[in-house]
Amino acid sequence: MRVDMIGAARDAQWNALTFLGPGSVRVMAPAKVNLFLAVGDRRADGRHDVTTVMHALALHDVLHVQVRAVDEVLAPDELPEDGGAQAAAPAAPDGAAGANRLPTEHVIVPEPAYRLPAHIAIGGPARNLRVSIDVADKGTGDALSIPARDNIVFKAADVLARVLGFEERCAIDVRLEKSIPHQAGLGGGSSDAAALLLALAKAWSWPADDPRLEIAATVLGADVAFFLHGGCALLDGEGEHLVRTMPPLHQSVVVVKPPVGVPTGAAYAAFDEAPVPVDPALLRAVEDAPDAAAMPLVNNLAPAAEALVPELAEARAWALAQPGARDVLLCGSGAATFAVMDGFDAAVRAAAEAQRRGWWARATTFSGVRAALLPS
Ligand SMILES: C[C@@](CO)(OP(=O)(O)O)[C@H](O)COP(=O)(O)OP(=O)(O)OC[C@H]1O[C@@H](n2ccc(N)nc2=O)[C@H](O)[C@@H]1O
Ligand SMILES: Nc1ncnc2c1ncn2[C@@H]1O[C@H](COP(=O)(O)OP(=O)(O)O)[C@@H](O)[C@H]1O
Repeated sequence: MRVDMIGAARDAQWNALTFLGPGSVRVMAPAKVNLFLAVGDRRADGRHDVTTVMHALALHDVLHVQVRAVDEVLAPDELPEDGGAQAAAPAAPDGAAGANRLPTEHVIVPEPAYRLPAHIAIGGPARNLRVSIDVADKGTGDALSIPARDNIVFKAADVLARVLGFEERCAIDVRLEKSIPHQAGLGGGSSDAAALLLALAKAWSWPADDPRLEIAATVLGADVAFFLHGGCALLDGEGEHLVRTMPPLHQSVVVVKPPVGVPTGAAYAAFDEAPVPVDPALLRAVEDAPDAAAMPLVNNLAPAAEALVPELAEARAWALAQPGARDVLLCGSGAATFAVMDGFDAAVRAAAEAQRRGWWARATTFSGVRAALLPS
């Protein structure tokens, strides 16, 4: 078994007491699967309309968040040497807020080159937020190792402060416990972002149903708004517009992921090379379906993702062959695959079998949860 020495050292340093007391919250960020994903033609702006039915899973990340008012966001030795004249624009990662999404009033101005370690980033409309992110890997098989400024959790703080016009100086410390693998199509980053929005709304005393949270979610990415509602929902637009919710399903699910990833942008680009139209009659049936119980499992992005990463077809065939597997589908743009199982025991057995193959795998269930504050 591979031992994650760096992770173990970080865990040993973690002081849970930091996240107790006033200004501290714990938030859960569930994963999702798309029961139905119909990607439309490429639009003039290069993006795609999407009709989808998303369903939350019990599988989730946990964020410990502490928010403190501070006198100064930066210590004197962290100030930029040139006072910020030499601005370096932060890169927008795949899956985080892309510049094309940002309404002009929220455009992120280039950041000066602060003398900061990678786990700290500065944001907010008046560069008034100091965000520190400590990522703890909880067995995802591929630890998320990105600087804080590329983490969508930081983007969520930055965008929410801009949308609210929040200019008070604040330090936001986040311990992000990742159980959801990234580049899996499970929406982990998007869910973390929704969870952080809720944590900040609580800390800044804004109601969790303030419409500006939804605006910030939509700015951050198409999947983020879903996690504010959770459960099971039909969405359209780019997948950010909630059409209606449906009662959650109660089945067991196994989710498996070979040690590969699919960048969402690459899956969409491959789709454009060989688009797979969805039958309009099927689309209408899904739009009219009273609940998700009889929803056909469809994902027209799957052939594109499988063309990019051949292991995905192998995972699909493997999952279908597992005892108790009813139906199998690629999660969003991949690289995870889920199977609806006949009971939790069958899901556990399939997960154990997948792990023996060296894949990440979890037995879980569909769930009615959403990104939500946990009791402290
Ligand atoms: C495929 C889905 C299905 O739920 O999720 P995941 O599988 O990634 O979780 C979503 O459509 C993921 O939407 P979202 O999370 O907003 O995608 P982003 O990371 O913003 O997009 C990355 C890139 O994919 C392409 N893209 C994305 C969404 C869309 N409706 N049309 C596109 O063409 C664009 O090239 C974009 O630059
Ligand atoms: N908090 C985060 N969790 C996971 N990925 C993140 C996060 N912040 C930024 N990212 C980046 O965003 C990308 C997409 O997020 P991810 O959770 O992998 O979505 P999905 O698997 O649904 O496509 C990741 O590959 C990673 O580079």
